[in-house]
Amino acid sequence: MTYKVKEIFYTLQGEGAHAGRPAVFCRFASCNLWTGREADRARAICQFCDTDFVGTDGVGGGKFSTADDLADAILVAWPESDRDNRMVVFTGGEPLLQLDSKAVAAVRARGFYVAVETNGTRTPPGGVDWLCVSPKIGSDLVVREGQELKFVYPQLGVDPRRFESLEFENLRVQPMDGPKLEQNVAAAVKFCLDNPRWQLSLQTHKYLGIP
Ligand SMILES: C[S@@+](CC[C@H](N)C(=O)[O-])C[C@H]1O[C@@H](n2cnc3c(N)ncnc32)[C@H](O)[C@@H]1O
Ligand SMILES: Nc1nc2[nH]cc(C(=O)O)c2c(=O)[nH]1
Ligand code: SF4
Ligand SMILES: [Mg+2]
Repeated sequence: MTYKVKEIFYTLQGEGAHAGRPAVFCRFASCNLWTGREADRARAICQFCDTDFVGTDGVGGGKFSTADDLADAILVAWPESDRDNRMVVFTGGEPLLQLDSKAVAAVRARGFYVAVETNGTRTPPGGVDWLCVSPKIGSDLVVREGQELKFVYPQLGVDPRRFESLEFENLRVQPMDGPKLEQNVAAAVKFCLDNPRWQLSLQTHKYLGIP
């Protein structure tokens, strides 16, 4: 298995329940809901993506031919030798097109708490500590349990409460970034105030100007 990785970088988790926590981000190349090319955006299933996940040319990116090679590259990005507090976030692109149990085991063996950001269309391998699922309307959601459900809001008029019957420990709405951000933030705030099971997730890294 060769893992194709766009970039590996160290920053604060910007979103969701772990916002503010230092973590190494491993961004896998490719997604099943968009090619990543602007020319294809309008006919993609997921049209609002804020991320460049094409290729392997980013900081720390590349092709890793074994799980140990990938895990070593993630470990190199961690700033200290102390094993405490290590956290990796596998994202993308869609990480579950590539992340397998060998890669999860390899980072766990290096002391990492393992988080995943996924669109929920593929079944995750075992050993993931924090599974954050962000459903995309128009795709088939197969992951129906996890630690966090983070719904980008609004999406095609769909009521996020449709996900309340699934087995997620935390429910979040995250305003859709783009030309209507301000309006979307206001709508997400109102949604949380009206539905107290739901909390607001902001993309704090964008406000802070960090990766
Ligand atoms: C780039 S995606 C990669 C992981 C995975 N493919 C997914 O969609 O969950 C990382 C996170 O950013 C969110 N996201 C992407 N574009 C966004 C936007 N324009 N506004 C707010 N959140 C966005 C996604 O829903 C997901 O929670
Ligand atoms: N700081 C920071 N936090 C994030 N949380 C999820 C991200 C992602 O792109 O998956 C992300 C990201 O790109 N940067
Ligand atoms: S599913 Fe995730 S990576 Fe794929 S296009 Fe949508 S937000 Fe981007
Ligand atoms: Mg991001």
